Amino acid sequence: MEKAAVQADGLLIPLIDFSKFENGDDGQKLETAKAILNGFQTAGFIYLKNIPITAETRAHVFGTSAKFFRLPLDTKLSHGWTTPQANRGYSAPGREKVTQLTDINEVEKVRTSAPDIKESFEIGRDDEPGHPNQWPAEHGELVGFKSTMTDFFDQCKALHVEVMRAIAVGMGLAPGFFDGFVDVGDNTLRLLHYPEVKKEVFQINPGQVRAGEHSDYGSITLLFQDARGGLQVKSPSGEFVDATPIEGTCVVNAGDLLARWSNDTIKSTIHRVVEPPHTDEEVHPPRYSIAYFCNPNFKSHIDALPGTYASEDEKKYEGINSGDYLVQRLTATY
Ligand SMILES: O=C(O)CCC(=O)C(=O)O
Ligand SMILES: [Fe+2]
Repeated sequence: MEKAAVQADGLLIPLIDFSKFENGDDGQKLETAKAILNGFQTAGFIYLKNIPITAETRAHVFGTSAKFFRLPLDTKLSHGWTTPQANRGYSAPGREKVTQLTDINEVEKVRTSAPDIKESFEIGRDDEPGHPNQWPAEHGELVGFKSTMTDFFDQCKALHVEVMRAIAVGMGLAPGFFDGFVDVGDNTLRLLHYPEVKKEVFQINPGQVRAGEHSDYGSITLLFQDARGGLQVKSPSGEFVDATPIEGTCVVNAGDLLARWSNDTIKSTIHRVVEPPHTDEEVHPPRYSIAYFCNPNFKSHIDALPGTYASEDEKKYEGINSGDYLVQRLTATY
């Protein structure tokens, strides 16, 4: 077993070398698959290193994301997120409210509402009928935006398939068990920007966060974070524990639909993004992250996985259509 990426308050998030699953001998493959499954069953989170997505690709995508967020607000708003069914485009919740704490009434409002200090841009599969992506016009800094993002989307899609293969092997299922459930790529690439923020914002309102606590909805999420920190994962006893960035790794967490699919043998764990740990400055610098939300094909029927129940009455949930489930969850959020 390798060292833990995070270990505190009963939460152990393993750091796993994914190349041993991809390129190792049979023994290494099996051992790695079991470690991955065990991480999802106990913490709901793992860190993967040596994934096929290179550091260069990652740096390029982060740079391109930052260029998007530098566009004028009006331009970004013209690509606004519309409906749960489309789930594509730009969201700027609460940004103005939290950066202009001028009068006492404003402060009071923020105290009670404290919206997340973040903006995001969602990109879906580029060939989903009826739901085009909201690509920004490509001039100036934005030349190449679409190809950068679709390339990255496809690489993440392939990694989803591979991680699901590891889960299948860990569960003693055929390695390709999930292939036909995840081959369409009904996934969402979310670029995230947490703007720079004065420390006092967090002092004025102790409830202020960059992203409120939540679980993710789908199968797994591939989370790429920069070096700033602030991501926290809820431990079994209910404390939030720092999921400190480790260079070159990808944080992977299980979502609610995978938990349901596994008859709750896999955990979808609550997490959030808060004020980053100690800096000497008055202002916290911006934080960028990229979440790739993986889902089973929207047309898939999700029913308790073989081996997760002994008899029908041990199934905790009804079978459900993946797309319906996800739209239901998104409808409740936005
Ligand atoms: O920005 C992060 O590190 C986490 C984002 C997240 O959890 C989400 O968007 O679901
Ligand atoms: Fe999340």
